[in-house]
Amino acid sequence: MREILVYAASQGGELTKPALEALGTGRRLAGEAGVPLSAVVLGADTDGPARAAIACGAGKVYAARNPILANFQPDLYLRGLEAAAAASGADVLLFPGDGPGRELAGRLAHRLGAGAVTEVVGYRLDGGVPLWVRPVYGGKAMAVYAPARERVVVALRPKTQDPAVPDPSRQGEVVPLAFEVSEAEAVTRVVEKIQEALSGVRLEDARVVVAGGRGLGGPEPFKDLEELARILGGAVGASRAACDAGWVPPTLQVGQTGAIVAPDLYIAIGISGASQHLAGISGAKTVIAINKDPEAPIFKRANLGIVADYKTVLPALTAELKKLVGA
Ligand SMILES: Cc1cc2nc3c(=O)[nH]c(=O)nc-3n(C[C@H](O)[C@H](O)[C@H](O)COP(=O)(O)OP(=O)(O)OC[C@H]3O[C@@H](n4cnc5c(N)ncnc54)[C@H](O)[C@@H]3O)c2cc1C
Repeated sequence: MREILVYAASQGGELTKPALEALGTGRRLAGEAGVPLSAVVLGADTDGPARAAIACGAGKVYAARNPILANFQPDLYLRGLEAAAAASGADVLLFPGDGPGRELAGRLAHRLGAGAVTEVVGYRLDGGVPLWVRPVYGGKAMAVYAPARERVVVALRPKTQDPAVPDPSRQGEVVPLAFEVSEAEAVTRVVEKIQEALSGVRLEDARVVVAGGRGLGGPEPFKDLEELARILGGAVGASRAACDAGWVPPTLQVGQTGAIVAPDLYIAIGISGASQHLAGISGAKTVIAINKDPEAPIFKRANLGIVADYKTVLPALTAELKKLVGA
């Protein structure tokens, strides 16, 4: 390995959480392997993100600054990333593995003729060469990927990496990138942006998640989950079955094809614990499951299991907690 380049994605002038995680991993790996760490920032104004990336340990930051990069547009962003990849010569390119990061990682790898590994949760060094670890078969097994090309683009699964701890006293160099990009290169265009209405805590950021599944039997009981979540200062989540049934919006889905959460407490109510659901809660510290089937797989993951009909447990639990917090 010669050099690591991290895509330091930003929003509103600040690095995103998944970008901080990518920088954290980049810094650790660079330190262990004794190679330089650099970063690339894109946008209409790159000063703030560039300073932040240096504070997070990047020795060099490639700044692709252009007014038409003000909003995320993958076709245009790729041009900036290509320019950074050419300028740096890095052979390991680390990406935050959120939606935009995953899309850019795959497309950039294709353009560079590099290997691509997504959903990476860890690495190990083998004679100075990083091998990438990612879950497969819905989290039932781990696969280790060795690079088969000179370069590899790696997207890290969010919430699985320790974020970089910024130190504003760190020094680094900002290298402005000269690159051509025009709106005409975009094969799609953003027609409208709709801000999702959000009351309370974001699911991905919540320290407590109260999640419901098909076992709830319909949309109505989710109101009771909302109340429990409110008392605990948390957010409501759901299994795919509950989302597919239209009981709650798909944005609440937790799992392999939904949100990846890492709360201190995850309460799974009427959720069987399919591997695809568990893939979304591997970072949860404590899991409490309420399920009437003692054989439900969720109990293998749960720290505390209550074998019962949720209809008897939930009102009692909510009432007790209300008393405790004085709600
Ligand atoms: C490619 C792929 C991706 C997927 N991605 C996801 C994903 O991201 N997230 C996800 O969740 N799933 C995902 N799935 C679906 C997954 O395989 C399961 O089908 C789904 O998680 C099941 O949801 P569930 O646990 O709510 O329902 P079920 O498996 O039907 O479980 C319902 C549970 O409720 C219990 N129950 C019933 N009545 C009560 C009661 N009164 N009180 C207490 N307990 C009760 C039952 O005992 C049962 O264990 C994916 C599947 C595939 C193939």
